[in-house]
Amino acid sequence: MGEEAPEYLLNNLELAACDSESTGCRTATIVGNKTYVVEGSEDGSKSWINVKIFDKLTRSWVFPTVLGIKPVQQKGHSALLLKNEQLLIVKMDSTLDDCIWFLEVDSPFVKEQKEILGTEVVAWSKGVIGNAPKPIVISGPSGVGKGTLINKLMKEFPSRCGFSVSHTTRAPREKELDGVHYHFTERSIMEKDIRDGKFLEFASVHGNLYGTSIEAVEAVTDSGKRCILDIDVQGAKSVRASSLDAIFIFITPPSFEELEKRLRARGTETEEQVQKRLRNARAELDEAKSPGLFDHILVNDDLESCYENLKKLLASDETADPLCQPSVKILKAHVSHIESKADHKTLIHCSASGTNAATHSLLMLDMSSLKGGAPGRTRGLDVYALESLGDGLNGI
Ligand SMILES: Nc1nc2c(ncn2[C@@H]2O[C@H](COP(=O)(O)OP(=O)(O)O)[C@@H](O)[C@H]2O)c(=O)[nH]1
Ligand SMILES: Nc1ncnc2c1ncn2[C@@H]1O[C@H](COP(=O)(O)OP(=O)(O)O)[C@@H](O)[C@H]1O
Repeated sequence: MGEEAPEYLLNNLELAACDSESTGCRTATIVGNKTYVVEGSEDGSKSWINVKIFDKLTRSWVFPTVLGIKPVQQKGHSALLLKNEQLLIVKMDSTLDDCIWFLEVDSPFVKEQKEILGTEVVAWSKGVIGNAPKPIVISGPSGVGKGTLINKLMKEFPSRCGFSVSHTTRAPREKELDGVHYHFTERSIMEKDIRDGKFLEFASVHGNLYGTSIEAVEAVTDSGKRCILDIDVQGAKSVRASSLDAIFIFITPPSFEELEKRLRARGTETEEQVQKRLRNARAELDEAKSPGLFDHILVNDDLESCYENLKKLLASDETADPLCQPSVKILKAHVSHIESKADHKTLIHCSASGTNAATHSLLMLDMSSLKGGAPGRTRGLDVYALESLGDGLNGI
């Protein structure tokens, strides 16, 4: 289980049945009755790492549904099976921020997607060094003041908070900008992107489609900022069920009358839309009471005191998850071999050049604190240098 398929086996695997040309290094990893072949292939001007599966029982190739953002192929890669659930893929000749990837082949997320889609499924998740602070999911009925509170946060902490820009099929309001407030999109395009697994969650709200793309969240968290999501209660439920480890906050109005007053005073909706939003608000206020859904409920009566309470909640989590730096800085790694050791340690044999001009020949990946995973990034990786061919690594 888990060993690389010998070359003779690969040659006999009816490789001819596959029409993709291999441009880079190819690995084959056996998981049960399936051999996962991971290889580079041209797709327009770019070269991606693609996946196909040889099914030993039917002796045929299966081209799985591939979820997540695919890695760009460099000069090849090495693969290692972890817990029969995922392949650790270390790309050659890559910078550290793009070198470590996970291909989930039988993780809980992939199992669930296989059931939903009724096909063979694999899912990519990029490995990220360290931890960004937990994302914040903010929900609440239309007109309660979510946007106002989030705007205040973004203004006061532009370098620490980033907004997850959702996609929606609703028309832009007068002052809304495409790509800033929302990605305004056509329903057919959004539906296709949902089918292609590009969304962390989506929901039909007040008659329009809204959704958070995986890319929207990752763009913010990769920059080390805390990601703020403004999504409805159905979306919050989906995120709760996903691998995204977030803090869930529900904003509630001091009274229903006040909510109605704010919604009308905003003047962005027609009377019919206001009525629809008010009807939905009652259901949302009820649903927010579902046990285990929201971590905190904040009443937005006086704006300034609600904002202060929101900041206190965020500050209380900040020390729990500081942004950690890797133990080594690597500019490029040329991987020759990876192997698993006890205690969640993985050794990467490589030549790697670092910022201090030293050359590391053996790196160790500590994966004991991995978090997340498909459909998002895999966070919490740490990398140590074990051996040095140059100088500058004393004390590691
Ligand atoms: N599930 C989900 N809901 C979203 C998303 N983006 C916005 N929403 C929710 O959609 C609802 C309507 O948003 P919008 O049209 O901007 O109106 P507003 O809430 O009255 O400002 C709000 O409850 C938002 O929280 C998203 O990506 N996913
Ligand atoms: N605490 C508050 N007191 C009075 N008005 C508020 C308060 N918070 C927000 N508002 C106003 O209520 C309206 C709706 O707020 P908004 O942030 O657009 O809500 P949401 O994003 O939840 O739909 C806006 O006109 C905003 O200025």
